Amino acid sequence: MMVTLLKYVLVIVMSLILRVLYDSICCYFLTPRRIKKLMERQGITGPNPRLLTGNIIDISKMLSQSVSDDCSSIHHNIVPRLLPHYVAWPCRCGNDENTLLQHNPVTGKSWLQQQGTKGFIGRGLLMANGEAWHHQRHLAAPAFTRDRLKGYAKHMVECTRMMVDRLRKETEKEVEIGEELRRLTADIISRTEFGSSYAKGKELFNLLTVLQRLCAQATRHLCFPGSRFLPSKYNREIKSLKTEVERLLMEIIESRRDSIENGRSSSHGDDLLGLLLNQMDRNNNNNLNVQMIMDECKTFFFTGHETTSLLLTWTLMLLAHNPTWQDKVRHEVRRVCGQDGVPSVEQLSSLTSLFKVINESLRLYPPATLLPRMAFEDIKLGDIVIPKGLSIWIPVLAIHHSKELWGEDADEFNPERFTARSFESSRHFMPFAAGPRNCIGQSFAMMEAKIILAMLVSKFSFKISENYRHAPIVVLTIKPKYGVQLILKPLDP
Ligand code: HEM
Repeated sequence: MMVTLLKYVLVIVMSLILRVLYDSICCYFLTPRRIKKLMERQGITGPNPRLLTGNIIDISKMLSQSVSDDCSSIHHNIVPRLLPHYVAWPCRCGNDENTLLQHNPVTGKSWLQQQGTKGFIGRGLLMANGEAWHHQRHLAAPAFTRDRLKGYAKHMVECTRMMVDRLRKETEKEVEIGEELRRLTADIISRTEFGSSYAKGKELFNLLTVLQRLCAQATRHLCFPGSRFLPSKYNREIKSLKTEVERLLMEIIESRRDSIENGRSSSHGDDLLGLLLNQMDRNNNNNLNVQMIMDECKTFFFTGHETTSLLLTWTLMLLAHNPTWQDKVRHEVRRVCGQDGVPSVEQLSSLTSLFKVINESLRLYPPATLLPRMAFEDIKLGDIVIPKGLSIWIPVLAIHHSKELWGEDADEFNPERFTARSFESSRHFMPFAAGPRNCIGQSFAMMEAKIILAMLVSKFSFKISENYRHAPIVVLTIKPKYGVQLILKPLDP
């Protein structure tokens, strides 16, 4: 009996190992080879890939060389620095990136990408595909309606006011504004997501930040099917942080449920978490389970604060470096919102110079430099067939800096270019991606950016500190390697 059982277990283990081996061979060898041949037949060639790692090692080498020094001055010609492989291996890609982004659901996130982020955002909206994505997007959409956004504005103003008051006490001292803004946007998303459970939300987000940093190192750890189950130090660290994050989330969810059961409250609340829990109740727990809610909360934190803080950081750097535009925006904010500089939601659309500056900042320093898309079926793009299984990285940064698309001054800071933008060039402006899978938080982010910048610009004049070193790098998003040091001078009143 025992021997039969052992044989049985052995057969299962062996078939599992064979399955993993087969999947790994397909993933790292057979599929890339097949795709390379298909692309070569269409005249699209590239450097020879290495076994298992493809061109990743060559790209890493080029990158570590190109970012090893700081930029010689504050300039925005950053494509050779951040996408050296794109410059070294120019390809015939055409101008169909936007069209590719419209191809949903036949494109989506690849298995490798999902593996890399699973530890910290699980199966949330950002990484979902197909029907699951469609369902999650539908559930999350009510959180971003115009009326909801109006409700979030008060959190944005409140949190910014606290930061402004604190900074006004540090008269003319050097401030690393990137870190200040990271904390501010994390504060804002904690309040909009978790409202009443804000303190626990903050604790949670500190853990998520560490988890995210750890997962960003995933490219240094070769992934193969089943590799996340290996008891390596890296995997163990991720697992223990993930367990702690989910324990805290569960506590918040349970306490809301208790409030309803004890009759202390009639709904789960009107913050993001409350909205998702109310949806779950309406759906009788069928379609939206607790794990999915937890994954969604983690996704919104990840997608909702770092990108916005980077947009703000680069915009302040650009305004500090271009005092004429700084004055212009300050003048506009005071004219539209009064001396206090706190905009109402209704006033935001009148801040047109500020809007142009934000767009120009998103063009020059798009937080998401590359948009990855995997073809789940053969797709025809113009005269090129994108074969099933091909993973395409849409080089947003390179498109935003293309002289062909934006003119000879493509690497210059010129917000005026957004005054009369033609339809053709707007197709190539994609800081929030495009098509059905664009950024669901785009209006949230733009509202937040306008409120924070309007309040900062009206309360301080600022210039770049001599200690600032211009050295953009990409770690998932475009970051200033040593932060952005500004000298803030409080303005009256
Ligand atoms: C300046 C700020 C922001 C930028 C530049 C930005 C950019 C993007 C981009 C490029 C994508 C597409 C990613 C891809 O498909 O690979 C995306 C997706 C997403 N963003 Fe944002 N984002 C910003 C702010 C926000 C905020 C504030 C939130 C939420 C509060 C948010 C939530 C999301 C979510 C959930 C997705 C996934 C959407 C889907 O796949 O259906 N983002 N964002």
